[in-house]
Parts: sequence; C-alpha cells; structure tokens
Amino acid sequence: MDAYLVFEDGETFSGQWIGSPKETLGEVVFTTGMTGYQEVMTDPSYAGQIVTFTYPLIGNYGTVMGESESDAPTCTGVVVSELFGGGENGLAVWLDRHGVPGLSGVDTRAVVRKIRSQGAMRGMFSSNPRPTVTGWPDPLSAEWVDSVSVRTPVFHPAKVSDASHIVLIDFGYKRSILQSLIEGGCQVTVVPWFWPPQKIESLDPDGLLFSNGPGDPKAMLPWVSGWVPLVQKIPTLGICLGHQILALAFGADTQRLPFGHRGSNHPVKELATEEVWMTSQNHGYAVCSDSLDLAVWELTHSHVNDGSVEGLAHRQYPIFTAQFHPEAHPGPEDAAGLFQRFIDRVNAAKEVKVYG
Ligand SMILES: NC(=O)CC[C@H](N)C(=O)O
Repeated sequence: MDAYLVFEDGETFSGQWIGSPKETLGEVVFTTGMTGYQEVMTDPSYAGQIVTFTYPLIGNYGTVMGESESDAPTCTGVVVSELFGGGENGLAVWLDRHGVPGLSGVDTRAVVRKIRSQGAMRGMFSSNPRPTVTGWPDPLSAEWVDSVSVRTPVFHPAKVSDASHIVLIDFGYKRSILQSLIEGGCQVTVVPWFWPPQKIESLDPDGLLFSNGPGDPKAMLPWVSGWVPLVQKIPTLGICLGHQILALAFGADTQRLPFGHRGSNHPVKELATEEVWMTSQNHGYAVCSDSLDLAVWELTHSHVNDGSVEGLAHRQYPIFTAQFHPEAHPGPEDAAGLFQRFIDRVNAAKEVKVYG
C-alpha cells in the first residue's frame, strides 16, 4: 500500500508501508552503517526519530535474539530503500510485532541529500500525501528521556566477588554499555534518570555512568547542577548524551550539528596518542568547542572529519566523557578500552576508600 514521508516543509517522498502501517511523526535522521539495523532500531537514543538507512538493502539477515540494545525498537519509524523482510524472524514481522511503522521503496539517497543540504528536519508517515499536522514533537522536552528510562532501580550482580559497584544513571542506556561493565567485573545498579542525587549516593557507588539517551541535552538543564556534587567525588564516565550533560554541568554549551553523526565508521582522534579510532556514533548535538573552558576541561578526542568535540576529561574531578559509543554494537571496537580505563580508575578509588 502506498505511503508517504512528508517533511515539515511539505516535500514528500513516496514508498510502501512496512511494519505497522500507522501515522507517525519524528525528526528524520540518517545512519550510514552497512549492518546493525536491529541494534540501531533498539538504541533508545533514537526515541522520537524516524531513521533512514543509507545502506540500500536492509533486513537481509533477519532479526536475531539477543542482539537488541533494549526490549523493543524505540525509534518512531524506519525508512529503507529495499527491504528484505521475509520469514518469521524477518524485519517486517518484527517491526509489526512491536507496532513500529516503516516505509520501503523510498529514494533514500534523495532523503539524505535533503537532510544534508537543509539540516535536521521533522517529518511524518501517512497514507495521505498532504496530511494535516497538529503539532510537531519537541526534542527539547524531557519526555524523550523519561519515555525510555527505567522507573525503578534494577540491580545486576557481578561475575566476581568484591566487585566495584557502578550506578548507571539511565537516560536511555544501551544494553551493551551495561554488558561492558559486567564483563569488566563490576556490579551495576541502573537507576531512573530522575532519581535525586542523595538517593544515588545512598547506594554507595564506586563509580557513576551517565548513559546515552534521546533528545536535546538541554532538556536536562534544569537537573544538571544537582549532579555536580556527586561527580566531583565519584569516578564518572559519560557516554554520548551523558557526555553532553556533564559538559553542560561544568559550564560548556551544546549545539545541534547540521545533520548529525550516525553510523559505524566515524574516525575519532585521541589527542594524547594521536591514534585514530573508527567509532560507532549516533548523535545530533555536540559540545561547542568554543564554549569549553580549557582550564576546566581537557579536550581528549576530536572528530577527524569536522573537528567536533568527541571526548573530554575534567582537570580537577575524576570525570571523563566520550561523544562516541565505546561499546560499539553496531560497529568497530577500537574504543572499547575506555571501559577498562574507567574500571581501573573506579577500582583504584575503591581501594583508597576501603584501605585509606
Ligand atoms: N546517543 C546519544 O546519547 C545521543 C545524544 C543526543 N540525543 C544527541 O542526539 O546528540
């Protein structure tokens, strides 16, 4: 059945419904990874977004148990050029089972060209090429984070005894982040994003992880100052939205990128070693480099393509952050060592706490 992707400026692209045919609205973004569509669709950072896949054939290896980054697809919709959807474990059935709509047979190259030249834009799926839109979703709302965060704390035991305890503040975390901590020998408590700092502290964390998540980081501005006393004394790692929130908390500013970084082959340079890592990325906002007080923050990583801020280390407090995804999934694992760096730091601080 014919369906349309209608942009907020009125430009319309046609295709056929896949998944659950239903009207939906969201920011239209594109991702360039050749594989990993299931991980992308279940990454909670895509909540509120319609994801366009630039790779021309999507669905060819079906859906695989255990590969999801959360319980269900969290993106608002998907746009593909050619869908290979067949079978019980096929992508089309899986999307339908989870009530997610999509369009196939779309000229995705033209969609990407539009976003690249005109910037991030919202759009709608409809059976009507000229639908009436009553209101567009607002990325500056805390509802995106709230819609994907846990409601109550969830404890994940360690594989080893005497493990360090990480409290993961959940803005929409990917399972691979939790997995990386557990594989590194930690026990982890995932807590709702809205938990007050005193409650987080009462769990006696040895380390804090500020997770990835959807929306504009400035949606979190009313809360950022509350987290400052915690991260000043407990080793902290921020990933993606978590990186942006921590930068905001210490006076930096964030801005929307022209069309985002989403894909599995974004080159990032570690400035101290001059190593270039291929990284997995998914972000539409970035920390403004000219807003960084270099007496407060050290710039540790930058994007090779556009020079944008990709990693920070606080000069006074035990905080470091990455705009990219060290847990990969999907994508290369060049940056996975960041988890070990964090865990080493947490374990060292714990030793001092216990033995003085
Ligand atoms: N993956 C993320 O955490 C994304 C962060 C934020 N929502 C952005 O688009 O920039």
